[in-house]
Amino acid sequence: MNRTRIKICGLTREADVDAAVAAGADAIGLVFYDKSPRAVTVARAAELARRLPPFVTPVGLFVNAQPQLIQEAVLAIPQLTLQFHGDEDEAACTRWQRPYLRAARVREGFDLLDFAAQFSSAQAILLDAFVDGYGGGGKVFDWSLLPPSVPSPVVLSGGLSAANVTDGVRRLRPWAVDVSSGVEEAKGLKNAALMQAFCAAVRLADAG
Ligand SMILES: O=C(O)c1ccccc1N[C@@H]1O[C@H](COP(=O)(O)O)[C@@H](O)[C@H]1O
Repeated sequence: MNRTRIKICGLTREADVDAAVAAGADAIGLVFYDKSPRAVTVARAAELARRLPPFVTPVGLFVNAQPQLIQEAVLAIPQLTLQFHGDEDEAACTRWQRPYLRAARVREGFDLLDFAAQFSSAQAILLDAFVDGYGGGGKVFDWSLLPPSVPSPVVLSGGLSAANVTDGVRRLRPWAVDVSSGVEEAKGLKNAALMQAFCAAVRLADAG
């Protein structure tokens, strides 16, 4: 059975980290983008990351960040994987010598194969909907814009929730899924029951 990895993004509270881990998250996202309602400081992110058990990965999300901020984050959180969600080129992504995800903002005309070729050093391409403000908008993109067989590995995101993730995983068979808005009770505040339901819906797709 394929086991789709699960990332839950935009955590700001200890209780949400614990609940995400209990629900079965493989990774948690820490947003270092000061225009986001989910933004955390490096010090706060390091506190949250210290709660993680082995084999659950903290992922730092950056949008056109100053190098100084990324430097501080990778120093403070040794196991941090990076997620670039802005207009960063490949050189900006690779200079930290850390595993990274490169987000693509999908809309009409998007060419996944071309994008993946530009970021061949990425661990995975993360597919999000094109929204004003770069991401985390809870918007689903048109999955039919993707090629019938997506090159592995991709992370499916953009407006996912327990209501649609089973269908998304069955249709696209991504390596992983990433959710933020769909498991929140308010911006930046996750809900334990919604995270449980989301993870269960992913496992339902994995089962058949
Ligand atoms: O979470 C944010 O505030 C955010 C800000 C800027 C760029 C990306 C952001 N989040 C990422 O957006 C996608 C989709 O999120 P959603 O489930 O549609 O809310 C996800 O990868 C988040 O990590």
